Amino acid sequence: DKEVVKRDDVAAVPRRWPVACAETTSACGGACDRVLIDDWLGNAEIDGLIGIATRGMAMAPSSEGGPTIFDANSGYVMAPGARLANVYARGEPVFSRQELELYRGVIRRLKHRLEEAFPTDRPLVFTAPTFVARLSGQNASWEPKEPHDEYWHPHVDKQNTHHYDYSGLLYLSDYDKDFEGGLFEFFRAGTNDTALAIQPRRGRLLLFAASQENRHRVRRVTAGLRFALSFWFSCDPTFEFTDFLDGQMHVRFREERRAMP
Ligand SMILES: O=C(O)CCC(=O)C(=O)O
Ligand SMILES: [Fe+2]
Repeated sequence: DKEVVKRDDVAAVPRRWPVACAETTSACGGACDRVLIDDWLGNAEIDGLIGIATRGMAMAPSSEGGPTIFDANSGYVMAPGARLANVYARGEPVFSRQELELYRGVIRRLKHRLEEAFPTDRPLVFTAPTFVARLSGQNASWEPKEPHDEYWHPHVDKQNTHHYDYSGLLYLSDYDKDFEGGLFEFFRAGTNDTALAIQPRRGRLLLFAASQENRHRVRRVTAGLRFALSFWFSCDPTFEFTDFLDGQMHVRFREERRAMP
């Protein structure tokens, strides 16, 4: 039978679902469990992150609906029906020092929290991309035109991106309040039966091994807006992502573009 963690089912201590690693999974020598932590981030910081994402996304507006992804570090905004845009292309800073400090601070604390939940043999590095995803159900007639836009299919994070070892999701919106649909589900190994479903809640943090044990999906959002911060860790140091967020991203973007053939 499946277990459902409801939006308002808040636990004072982290919840942990043990999952045995498959023989072929390394998980950096750590566990393949699922961990859920409530009230990990407060309202002011959540609003700050949504503000950063919303401003970035507004620089590549799409009238269509569906998923919009914004990576504050690289500046890229991806949305169906919109050209790939970069918020730093104007050559001007987009975020204030306080905003960058907020984002950077959250990212650093996320790493510490994951390391605490998943002790590993090899050190973990933060890896790219990391982004805020906004799933919109506001345009009911929107249908995906590219496979990439169909965000609700079951998947294994590590199968899409090989160097991912751990996955994390920080929910910034409330299920059945800010949006409808958008339930997160883990499947029972080798089946399409849901083992564990999680209703997103503001400040709720979900951490799990990125490998096959944790095949999952998010259900289609049918109304409102659903925001989540997504991030991944690797124990392959060659994929380390140095989080710049130093206020000079627009300068680097310009220099990189100039260097292009
Ligand atoms: O937003 C979610 O709940 C899940 C997103 C996801 O599975 C992913 O980005 O790989
Ligand atoms: Fe995923």
